[in-house]
Amino acid sequence: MSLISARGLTVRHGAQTVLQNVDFDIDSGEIVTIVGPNGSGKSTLLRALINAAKPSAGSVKHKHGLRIGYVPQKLHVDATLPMTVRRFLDLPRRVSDVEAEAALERTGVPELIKRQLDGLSGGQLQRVLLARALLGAPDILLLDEATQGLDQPGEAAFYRLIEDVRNQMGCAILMVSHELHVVMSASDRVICLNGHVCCEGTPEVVSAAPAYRQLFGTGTGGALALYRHDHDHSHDCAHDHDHHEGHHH
Ligand SMILES: Nc1ncnc2c1ncn2[C@@H]1O[C@H](COP(=O)(O)OP(=O)(O)OP(=O)(O)O)[C@@H](O)[C@H]1O
Repeated sequence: MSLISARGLTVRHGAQTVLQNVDFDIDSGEIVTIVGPNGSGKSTLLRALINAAKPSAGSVKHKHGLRIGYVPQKLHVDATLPMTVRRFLDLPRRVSDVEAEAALERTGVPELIKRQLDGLSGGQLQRVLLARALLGAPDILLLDEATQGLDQPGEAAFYRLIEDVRNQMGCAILMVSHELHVVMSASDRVICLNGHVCCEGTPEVVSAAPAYRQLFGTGTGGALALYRHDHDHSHDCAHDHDHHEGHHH
């Protein structure tokens, strides 16, 4: 069965229906990206899928024993509580030095182990957060706008890292991205959310496009594609689940 499966998922906040009748499945090893405008319910969907937001209707099912790794959008580090990267990796569960080192190695930042958390750059912190999420050997990794605040090369490098992690560890990956123009071509599916599933499909690989080459070079093996989706349309694509053409630039 799917790792996570939702049927008819509806979430209301007071009078506002934030999510309406959403069906969702993700399988082992799949990479799925959720895109959509502000307030379209992306974070709410993620929270509902990990049982952190209560559905008003519909259901969410997890495969038995599912292990979830979560990379938050950002971490609010209390500056009055100094904490090294090594100690942070012990939260919420103590890990051995070997495990801690291996996790940082995997996310490409082994040299940060003794550093203070609040002295890290945005990109370094994301890699530390990812390392921590990987410690529990998750079946699925959820990332909520994990590249916010990174510059474009930093963002591209982070997405390539995510793809490596999937290839090495075999975990499924579910990402929320606010960056409509950049999603992974390695995504098996892109889900476009606007309160409901507006449309979903495979992003086109544009590794041959000049803009792509200029931004990411030719050595990334198609790790990134430029993908743009207009939200100006009426929702006539609601029944067109193969709509994934977008506009390349
Ligand atoms: N706990 C809550 N109480 C009341 N309203 C909420 C709550 N959580 C979310 N909402 C509302 O639900 C809607 C969807 O919010 P959500 O954070 O899921 O959107 P999003 O697509 O992740 O947005 P963004 O791109 O801005 O992060 C918004 O209108 C938000 O104000």
